[in-house]
Amino acid sequence: MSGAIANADDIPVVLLAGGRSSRMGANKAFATLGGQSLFVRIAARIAKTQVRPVALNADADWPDPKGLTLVPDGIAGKLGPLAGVLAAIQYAAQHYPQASHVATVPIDSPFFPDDLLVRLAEAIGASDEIAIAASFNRDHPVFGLWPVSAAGDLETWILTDPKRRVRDFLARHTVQRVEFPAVQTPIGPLDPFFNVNTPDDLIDAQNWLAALEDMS
Ligand SMILES: Nc1nc2c(ncn2[C@@H]2O[C@H](COP(=O)(O)OP(=O)(O)OP(=O)(O)O)[C@@H](O)[C@H]2O)c(=O)[nH]1
Ligand SMILES: [Mg+2]
Repeated sequence: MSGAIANADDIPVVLLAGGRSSRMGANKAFATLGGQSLFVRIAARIAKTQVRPVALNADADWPDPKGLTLVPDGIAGKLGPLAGVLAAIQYAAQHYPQASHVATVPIDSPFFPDDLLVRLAEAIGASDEIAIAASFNRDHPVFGLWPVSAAGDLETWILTDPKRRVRDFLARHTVQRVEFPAVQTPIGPLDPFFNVNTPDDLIDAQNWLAALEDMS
């Protein structure tokens, strides 16, 4: 690997589940896909393909974090995904002092690529750079590698920026965008970052899962 991260296996991974699931109407982490909750499915997918997730960013009353350390937002008010990223960075800074970066993976995207972390890590050229995933030319910043050194800037920005648009925060930093290809399936090209936001998305996810299983 040529970049600043020697080994992607050393990156702590934090699952993001601190949102409101307002479009789903119930906590989508517990929505069932192929007989598994999205939460369990995504934790298992990371463990199979890369490293084990170490922490779960979610509300403090989460019923069963399945062995992961529960890391609630440090800033109250559900101020958006970057509040979860900040919690992930602060957790990594405290518990993984050797790590320059922490990875975040949302619990609502069941088909993310096997080589996600390796490719994000390869893209990092310096310890203060951010890497985010993209597909179909769209950014998916919740799939990111975040420099621990950005904690202070991120906290100040969350507390002071009136709009808190993720792209505005990214514009303050050097960001490597890593484009991932569509997955070809019998029912068409699947966006690897397809995410489940609504009950209809869950039905679509079941169809994509069936198509992927047909191929294997
Ligand atoms: N910690 C934290 N995570 C968040 C917050 N808002 C969204 N997220 C996470 O960011 C990711 C993408 O967010 P969305 O897909 O919009 O999920 P959501 O906010 O739960 O769903 P909606 O309420 O329907 O928008 C998910 O993993 C969420 O758990 C927040 O305020 N705090
Ligand atoms: Mg989503």
